[in-house]
Amino acid sequence: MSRVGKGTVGIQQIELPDGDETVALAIEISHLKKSYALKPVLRNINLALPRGQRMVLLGANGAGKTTLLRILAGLGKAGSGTFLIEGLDSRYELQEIRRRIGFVAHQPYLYEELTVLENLLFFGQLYGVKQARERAMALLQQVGMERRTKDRIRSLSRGQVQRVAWVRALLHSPSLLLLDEPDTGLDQDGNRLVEVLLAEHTTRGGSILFTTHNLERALTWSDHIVILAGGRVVYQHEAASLTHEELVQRYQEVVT
Ligand SMILES: Nc1ncnc2c1ncn2[C@@H]1O[C@H](COP(=O)(O)OP(=O)(O)OP(=O)(O)O)[C@@H](O)[C@H]1O
Repeated sequence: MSRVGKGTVGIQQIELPDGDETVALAIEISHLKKSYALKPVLRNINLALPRGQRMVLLGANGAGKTTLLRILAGLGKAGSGTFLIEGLDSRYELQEIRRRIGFVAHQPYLYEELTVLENLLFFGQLYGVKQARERAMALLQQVGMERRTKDRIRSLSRGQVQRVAWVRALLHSPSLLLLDEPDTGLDQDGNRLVEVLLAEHTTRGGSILFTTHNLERALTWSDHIVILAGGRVVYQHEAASLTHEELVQRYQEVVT
């Protein structure tokens, strides 16, 4: 896709939702726990992500990364503990929290039988997006999918669906992006595109929590590295002061 970095006209001007500027943290998680049946999956998670910054969650399969993202997105319930999103308490303000979040997950959350544009207009209406068609078209152009507006989701490749899922997640101008393996299923251009989208989001003051299994991308795409193992935070470090070799070594030490 040669369109990376182009087609952003009309997107940059969209303001993020007003927030209380005095709230310094995008995410504040305190003593969060979650079990499935009797099996603990998240054990006493405490994490803070400053606004405007990016944090990556690393960890082996089953470490609890997706479970944590789903809880933060309001799609799953914590067993105990609390979290605040931009100062909003999840126990009382989940609706407003959902409005501020854009979630790119393993599932695209798109209707297979609807076309690309029908899906986006539906979500635009759901979120009360103004000029949803124009915004959807500008975003589709940015991800290189503007020629596929009339195609049904079921006729697209996995990587193309992922690109439309990105548009769905960005449509309502969320201030916090939660991205579960946003690099999975994308080709090299797709990953360059993700890099551009991440940079644009934080340039506008937005914050990002994402997961990946690629340690190199973890380092270059984030400000804060967090490793989960067995549902616990076992390692935290600033990305800027870590080399790739050091991260590989730390990862092997704490995960294996
Ligand atoms: N709906 C569910 N019911 C029962 N157990 C679940 C459910 N969802 C997740 N789990 C379990 O919770 C644990 C954590 O899963 P999770 O998907 O959060 O891991 P992950 O770190 O995202 O893994 P991956 O890297 O494979 O995506 C796993 O042991 C998984 O089997």
